[in-house]
Amino acid sequence: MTFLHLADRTRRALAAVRQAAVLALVLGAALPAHALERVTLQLKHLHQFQFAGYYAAVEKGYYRDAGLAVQILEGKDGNEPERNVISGKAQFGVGSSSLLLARLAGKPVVVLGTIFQHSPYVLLVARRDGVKDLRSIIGKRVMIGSLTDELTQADELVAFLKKEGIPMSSTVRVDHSFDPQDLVDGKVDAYSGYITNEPYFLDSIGFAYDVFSPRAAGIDFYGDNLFTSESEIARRPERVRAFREASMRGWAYAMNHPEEIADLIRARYSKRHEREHLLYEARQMVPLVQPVLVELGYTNPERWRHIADTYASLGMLPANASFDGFLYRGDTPLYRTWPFRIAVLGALLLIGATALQFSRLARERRRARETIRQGERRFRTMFEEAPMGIALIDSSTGEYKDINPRYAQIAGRSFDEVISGSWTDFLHPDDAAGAVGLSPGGGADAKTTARLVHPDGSVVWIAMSVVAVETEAGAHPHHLCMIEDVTEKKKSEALIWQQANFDPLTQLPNRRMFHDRLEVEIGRSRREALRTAILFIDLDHFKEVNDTLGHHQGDVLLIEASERIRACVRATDTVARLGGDEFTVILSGLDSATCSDVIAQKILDTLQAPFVLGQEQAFVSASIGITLYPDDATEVDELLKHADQAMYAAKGAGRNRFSYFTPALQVAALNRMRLTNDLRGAVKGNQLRVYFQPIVHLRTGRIHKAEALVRWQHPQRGLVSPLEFIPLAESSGLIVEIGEWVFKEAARWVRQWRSQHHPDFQVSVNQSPLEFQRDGQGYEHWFAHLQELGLKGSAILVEITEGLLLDAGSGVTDKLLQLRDHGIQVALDDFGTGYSSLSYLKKFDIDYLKIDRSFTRNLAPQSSDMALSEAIIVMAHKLGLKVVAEGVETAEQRALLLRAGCDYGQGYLFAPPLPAAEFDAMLKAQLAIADGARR
Ligand SMILES: Nc1nc2c(ncn2[C@@H]2O[C@@H]3COP(=O)(O)O[C@H]4[C@@H](O)[C@H](n5cnc6c(=O)[nH]c(N)nc65)O[C@@H]4COP(=O)(O)O[C@H]3[C@H]2O)c(=O)[nH]1
Repeated sequence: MTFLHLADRTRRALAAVRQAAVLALVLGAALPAHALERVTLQLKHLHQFQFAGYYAAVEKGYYRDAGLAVQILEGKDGNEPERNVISGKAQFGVGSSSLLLARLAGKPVVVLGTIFQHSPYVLLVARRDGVKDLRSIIGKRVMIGSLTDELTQADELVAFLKKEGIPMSSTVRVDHSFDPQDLVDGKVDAYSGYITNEPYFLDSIGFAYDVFSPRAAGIDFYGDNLFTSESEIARRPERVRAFREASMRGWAYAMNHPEEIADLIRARYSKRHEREHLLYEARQMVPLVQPVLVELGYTNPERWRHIADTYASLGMLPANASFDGFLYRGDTPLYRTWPFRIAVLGALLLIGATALQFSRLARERRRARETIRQGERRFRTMFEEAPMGIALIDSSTGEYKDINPRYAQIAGRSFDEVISGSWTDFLHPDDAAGAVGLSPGGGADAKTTARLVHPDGSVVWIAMSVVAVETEAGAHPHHLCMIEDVTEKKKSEALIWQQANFDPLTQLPNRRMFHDRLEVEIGRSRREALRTAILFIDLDHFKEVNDTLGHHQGDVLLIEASERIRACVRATDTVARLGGDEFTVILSGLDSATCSDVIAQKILDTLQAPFVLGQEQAFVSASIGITLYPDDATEVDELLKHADQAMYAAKGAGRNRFSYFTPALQVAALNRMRLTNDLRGAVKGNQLRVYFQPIVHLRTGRIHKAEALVRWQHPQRGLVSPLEFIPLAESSGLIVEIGEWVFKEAARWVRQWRSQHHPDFQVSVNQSPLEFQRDGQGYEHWFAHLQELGLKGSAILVEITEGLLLDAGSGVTDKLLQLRDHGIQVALDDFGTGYSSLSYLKKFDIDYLKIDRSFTRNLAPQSSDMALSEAIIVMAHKLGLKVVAEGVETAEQRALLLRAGCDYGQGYLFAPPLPAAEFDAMLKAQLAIADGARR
């Protein structure tokens, strides 16, 4: 059945219910309370719970509400109701299933409704010998119904016994006394009674009996029925209906309130039965009336057919007797019929369920709408507050449909300015085409970076992503464009890239970029069978400029030099700065090697020109090493190594020149490498020696000091100069180990000379910047070692170079202070070759100043070097420093220095660096001479 059909039927049923309600109201209004109609209900027995519903209808005013004043009459015998109703003495009566017999006997009784769905009628048999056997009544006295009206008063049990094969004639019938005491007293052996009634008494006295119900034999009669006469229905159909309805209401109430009705019976009708007896009856009635399962008053024609058939089987009725009109329904409106009610109930339930469903759906719809509204609000807020710019764009026209504030902000325009334009209007012209390709269908990646141009012309980098938006069928397609300002990110990325690939000072490609470009160029040259030249440029004397004029001017020089080099090459060539004063040039696509000569010479010439650094002019030159791809090597690293070797060759050849890589250079480099390897074993292999060169007190000629100078006794090469191996030791890190060994040797010897020669004897040791600045270690172990030897710090003097002080960080300062605190003096070596700042001398608390031998060499009366030396000596003395002149080779030099006030002299004039034993001998000889002189 479709829902529409059902709904239609339900509508019609409801209309009928409505009509009935209206009718009842009309009737109610038409019959005022004081005009109640008197009607009589004839019961079939004495007052008891068996008739509870009628008492309840009276008491609860249901009859009154129906316009009726009901008189309830007790019955003396079972036929009284039938008689009185037919005669008109009573309008309504209560009768058993035998009403059907009466009807078929031509009596116009009509059943209005069934109260007892099952008959309470049973046969109670006194249990004499403990055996439950219905057949035990044969030949016994039995009290079953009326002897005179067996058919109507004993029908059900008679049928039962007949069915059980016990004809009534096999028993001794005794007229019914309706007093169960007779059973107890043995006056009878069997007693027909109600299961709802007599057992209460029998049980209460403990009488043993058996109950035999006709239902056990399939005889299931109705119990009590409310009935009336045909004439009553014909004359007063409304009264009948009203009475019936009020009665059933009364029954519904009574079955729900048994205690109240029991009390009512005793109060108003009869005290014949105890309250408990009435309640017992009420309880026993429940399974028979079935008030929960069956609507009160419901009567089923099929059941009556079953009763009729049972009677027919007993010969009480003809078979298939028709009982038309016996059941009240002719004027019963359709809506009052039980099946219809079920249908209505079903329909109502369906309507209710449907209504509930609709209300649930409505609620869900409301909730969904609210959720959508909330969602929309939330999304609106997210849209408005989003940290990224969002725009909704009509994909076919490119028009903005909506933008959020951040979008306008990133675009650098007002909302109106943006919204009135097309979405590509503010894009950089170079990026607009790419952005269009992003729109749905454009086929491009949905993400890109692009530039937006602000009204002032400034450019903002944006990360843009575009997604298609679902639109209704037929509507224009739309897309969402989301943008983020990534200008800062772009800048920092560019900066990072710049820093990673370019030299921050000169903006030239750095080592990394140089490598990349060289790889590319080599690849190209390989493909095109061309040459690539690599020029390795090192500025000569740059260190001096840096030391003398300071780092800032050094930087200026480097920038200027880079520009000059760049000017010498094509735009397609690469000029890079590898660090310090080292530059490289890649000359790509050369058809002959010769043109690299030209360019190298050009670079030399341009760098030779003076550099103007503030008020000063600086002159530097360059040493250039050249290597060629593929002539010298094919790999990047090899080429670079060769260029470096060639550059060293140029430097070694006197600087300010270029040199091509040759295999001989490679041999020299190989030698250096081997020598470094040999040096590693030199310390442990006991190949190092310390030589001592005396430092002579110029005025007295006495030797109170010496400089420790290391030598390497190479097993094959013989004695190797420190000038050759110290740079290798420095670059390999071996210098630290060597320095430590020299210090210990110096300490060992100074201890001896202090005890044997002079208690203030002092030995100076060289500390290269690498040794002095080594991380994580100070000179504590020196102090400890001196202490172990019983030496004071003053036994040792440390020689450092001026360059160390130029860059002096806190580490250098701390170490100098540490040395001073332990009495170790410090000399500044090679003074005059660098910046020669006297202010450093004061600042760093230097004790000695060693004038470089390049000054000493040129000393002559009236010479500028003489004047300079004199000035240095005077100023040093003023600052409390003593002066040592290095490289004193002639007596004249010694005389000049003495005259200039120089304190000490060191040089071949006095002695070259000597093996310790020889130096020791020299000291002893000096001591002997002195002793001789004293004597
Ligand atoms: N032409 C000439 N030269 C003279 C004269 N008197 C001394 N010399 C040389 O001048 C150098 C003085 O040492 P330096 O300037 O400290 O220069 C030293 C020093 O810087 C370094 N050196 C030597 N030994 C050590 C060491 O143990 N550690 C460190 N770090 N460097 C050392 O090696 C450099 C060279 O040392 P040496 O070859 O021994 O060269 C020595 C010495 O032999 C002279 O009258 N005329």
